[in-house]
Amino acid sequence: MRFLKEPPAYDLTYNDVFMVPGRSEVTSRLGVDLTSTDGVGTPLPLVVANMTAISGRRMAETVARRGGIAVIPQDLPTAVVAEQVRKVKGSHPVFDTAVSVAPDTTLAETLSLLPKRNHGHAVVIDADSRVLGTLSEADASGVDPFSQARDVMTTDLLTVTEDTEPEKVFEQLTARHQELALVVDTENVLQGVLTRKGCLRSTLYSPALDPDGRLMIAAAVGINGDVAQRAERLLQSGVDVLVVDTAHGHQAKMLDSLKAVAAVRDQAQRRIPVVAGNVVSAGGTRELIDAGADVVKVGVGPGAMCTTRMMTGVGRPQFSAVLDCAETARAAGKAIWADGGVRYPRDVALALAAGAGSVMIGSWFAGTLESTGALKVSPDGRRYKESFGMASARAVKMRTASAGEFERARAGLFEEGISTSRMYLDPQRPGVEDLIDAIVAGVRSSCTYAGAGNLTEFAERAVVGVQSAAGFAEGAPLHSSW
Ligand SMILES: NC(=O)C1=CN([C@@H]2O[C@H](COP(=O)(O)OP(=O)(O)OC[C@H]3O[C@@H](n4cnc5c(N)ncnc54)[C@H](OP(=O)(O)O)[C@@H]3O)[C@@H](O)[C@H]2O)C=CC1
Ligand SMILES: Nc1nc2c(ncn2[C@@H]2O[C@H](COP(=O)(O)O)[C@@H](O)[C@H]2O)c(=O)[nH]1
Repeated sequence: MRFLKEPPAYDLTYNDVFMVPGRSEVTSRLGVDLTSTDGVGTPLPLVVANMTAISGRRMAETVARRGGIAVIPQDLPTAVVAEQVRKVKGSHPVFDTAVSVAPDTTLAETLSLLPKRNHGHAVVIDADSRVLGTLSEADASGVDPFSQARDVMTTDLLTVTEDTEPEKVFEQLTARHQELALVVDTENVLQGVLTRKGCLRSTLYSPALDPDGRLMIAAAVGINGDVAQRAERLLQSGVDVLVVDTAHGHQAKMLDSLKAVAAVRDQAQRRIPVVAGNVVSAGGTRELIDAGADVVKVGVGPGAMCTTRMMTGVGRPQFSAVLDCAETARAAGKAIWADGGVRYPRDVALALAAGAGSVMIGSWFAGTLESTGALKVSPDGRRYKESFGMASARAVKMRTASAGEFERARAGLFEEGISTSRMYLDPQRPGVEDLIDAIVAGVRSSCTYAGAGNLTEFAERAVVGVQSAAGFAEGAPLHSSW
């Protein structure tokens, strides 16, 4: 990346910068390869932040199917993480997981399960997982909620086998004016579901797979407690990436923890990248790499749930932090993840232009059907999920659950995050895949504007200018006249 003019003497964040188009030989946005350059090698450079209100098994499975990876938070017991890993690894890498119910399930219960997945259908199956019918909100209109699924379900179904081309499934669904195809084996046993959008996506994305062809998942380790033991247990449960994470990554306790985790990683039978953070300086990046990090997580204070900068005055505008740390990591043959502050697809593109190997997103993904929180509805009818920061009093209280009341209360005084926020679902884009579609469309397009066929070329060729607040505002679309 180079600056259009002399870079300013002060640090910059995403809103401060823009990219200038350059001559391009890349003829189609579909020709751009978005494989991450972080050495983890996911087909998509997107990571879901290790936040309790966001990253769980549904998020992990859905994002990995589209080529990214989710990090399960450090606050969950290893037995719970192991169960999540088992479920993600058992999920189909292409077909969406069905919400399935038994024929005698009540309509009310079935409806309560529908928001768990973006496809909006439940599949009614018998005791041997054979398909009997489907049920959506449309089928339930005006029906007694105590009715049983078998009496309400639709039986006019499109069933396809695993080897049916997605394009064919799309055409058949379109011809039948249906939204959902059921993928079954020769015994009519349910394997998964495919929506029309899912058919399109399966031709646009590749899943993030481990060497055994199963979906990938990462898990976080904090710096307190028996760090090595947690890392060992996480590896035993099958996680593919370990993330050592604390607010101030450039501290002695972090370096010791990282060395302990790296030692566990070195004993593993397979290659396990270790990610560590958070830092925002070249010095911090170097020390984490020296202590065993393959990838350094960059960002102090840009997160949407974060009060660190207001509480402490500490942090660094994220674009400059990413640029500086990425240069340092690259010189050492390593990479960084840009963590936090992403609110638009442009921010992902700018982080990648600044040299990030992948981009970590938290709060934006909180407002999706796949995040861990319960779906709620505001008095004005808008759907939302509750989110909170991992350094908020709420998170600290959960993390210190085994400590005495005095210690817990005292720890809660050191909060650096918001305990409650409402993340509204975009009615047009309620699922995390809908947001990924927008991000990927934006980033592919950014690459072609820069004449880049992949992310290495993008980080080399991008030309970045500095803009005023008016320059940023000029780029915002106007949905009504002024
Ligand atoms: N990216 C960011 O800007 C930030 C991210 N977070 C996220 O919140 C989560 C919780 O992190 P964390 O608060 O580190 O909790 P941890 O449970 O990981 O504990 C942090 C440990 O480091 C010590 N410590 C020393 N200095 C600091 C400091 N300035 N801030 C925090 N701890 C410090 C703490 O001791 P003692 O409590 O005795 O001081 C404690 O033992 C993580 O996921 C982290 O990424 C949190 C804040 C900022
Ligand atoms: N200072 C704090 N930072 C936090 C907290 N919880 C999470 N985080 C950081 O934010 C990113 C995600 O950023 P987002 O803008 O996408 O939401 C996450 O990965 C952490 O590094 C917190 O309580 N305080």
